[in-house]
Amino acid sequence: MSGPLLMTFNAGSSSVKIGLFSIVGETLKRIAHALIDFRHSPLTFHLVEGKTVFDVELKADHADHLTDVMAETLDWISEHYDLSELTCVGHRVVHGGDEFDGPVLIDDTSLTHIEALSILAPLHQPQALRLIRAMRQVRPELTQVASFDTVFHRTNPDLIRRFALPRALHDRGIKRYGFHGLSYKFIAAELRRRFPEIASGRVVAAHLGSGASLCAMLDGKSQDTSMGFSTLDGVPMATRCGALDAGVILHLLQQEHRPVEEVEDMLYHQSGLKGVSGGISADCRELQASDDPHAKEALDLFTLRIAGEIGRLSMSIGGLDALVFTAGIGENDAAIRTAVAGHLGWMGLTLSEDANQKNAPCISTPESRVKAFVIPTNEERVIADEAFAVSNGKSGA
Ligand SMILES: Nc1ncnc2c1ncn2[C@@H]1O[C@H](COP(=O)(O)OP(=O)(O)O)[C@@H](O)[C@H]1O
Ligand SMILES: CC(=O)OP(=O)(O)O
Ligand SMILES: [Mg+2]
Repeated sequence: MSGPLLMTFNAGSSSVKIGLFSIVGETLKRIAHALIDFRHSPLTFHLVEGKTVFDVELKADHADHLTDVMAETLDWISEHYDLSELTCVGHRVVHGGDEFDGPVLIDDTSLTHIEALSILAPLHQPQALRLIRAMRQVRPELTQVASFDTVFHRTNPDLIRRFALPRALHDRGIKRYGFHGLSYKFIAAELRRRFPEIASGRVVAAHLGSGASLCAMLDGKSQDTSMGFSTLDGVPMATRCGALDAGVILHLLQQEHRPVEEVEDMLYHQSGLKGVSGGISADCRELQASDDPHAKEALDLFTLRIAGEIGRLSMSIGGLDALVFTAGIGENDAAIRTAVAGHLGWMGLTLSEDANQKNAPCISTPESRVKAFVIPTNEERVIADEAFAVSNGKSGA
């Protein structure tokens, strides 16, 4: 394969997703995508190119050795593709704070700002920064662009972004930002393309992956979202707790005298599906296969809290016309969708079980007042499009 190439990196909490695109005139064609899942040992670079799948075992064995992981990965890619043709790299950067209202070219100044926001997304931002720096070291001449999760939610009203805390905190940035914005941007565009009459209405999108959040949109613009200041907020996740009474944290610190690091690890890594199931698994599929009642309780709490959040978000946009499921769980797990919808019959949502089992694009019955859809997300496509636009001097918004 020859011709100019563009590469994307999506550093999530538990994985790095890589996209490889060929630039054909003004369009980008995805030629391969890959995943390195840090929860699996040995670390494997899993690459899909059309119908061909490669699984390459890596020598580097830990997410902390990200530069080694990247060096090995790039070595392997360069044996199959001409990386001298690589002209641009796009990165998902989770936190753009108040500074960034669109994708930006990475230079010393923007890198300093991105770095300063690291403390607000400790699970994600440092990974993206390490990838950016590793790439700068290997290929200093390459154009690199950052695409931010937070940007899509900048249309949220100020009241939605505010905590009921003293005003001074809000003024110094302690407010709700929201995440998974690249995914929601893709979903909004897909709705506009495939279901325009739905796209212009009141929509809640549920991005349910190992990180999970929901977003309320009006005419494709974010009005409210379940994640707030950090990626801990909102619904329970694979290993994160979701929204929590702040008094619990004070209790753990003051009454139980737990070290802050231990509390942090508990909230980010030992809670959610993993915590409630008593450590059985952080993965819905394994919990569904278990006959332990704690596994069922974890799934029941997950779906109850998702449905509750759909209720709250619907209020924010004055009702609900359509619900969209996306990301690893949302796209593939019919049982989770059934359980969520089971709490929402009162809103006028009824699923067609047949369509639901098939992960069909529309999974509500024809009579259902609220429509329900399954739309696969594609954050890599958004990162690629934004990187291409910015590298060509356009805004990329
Ligand atoms: N077929 C499936 N059924 C249920 N859950 C799935 C399925 N495939 C993937 N998942 C879940 O989706 C998660 C990954 O989703 P993804 O959107 O890639 O999330 P992230 O970007 O946070 O890693 C996995 O951890 C797994 O729990
Ligand atoms: C924001 C967030 O939680 O991202 P991910 O789901 O990729 O971990
Ligand atoms: Mg993700």
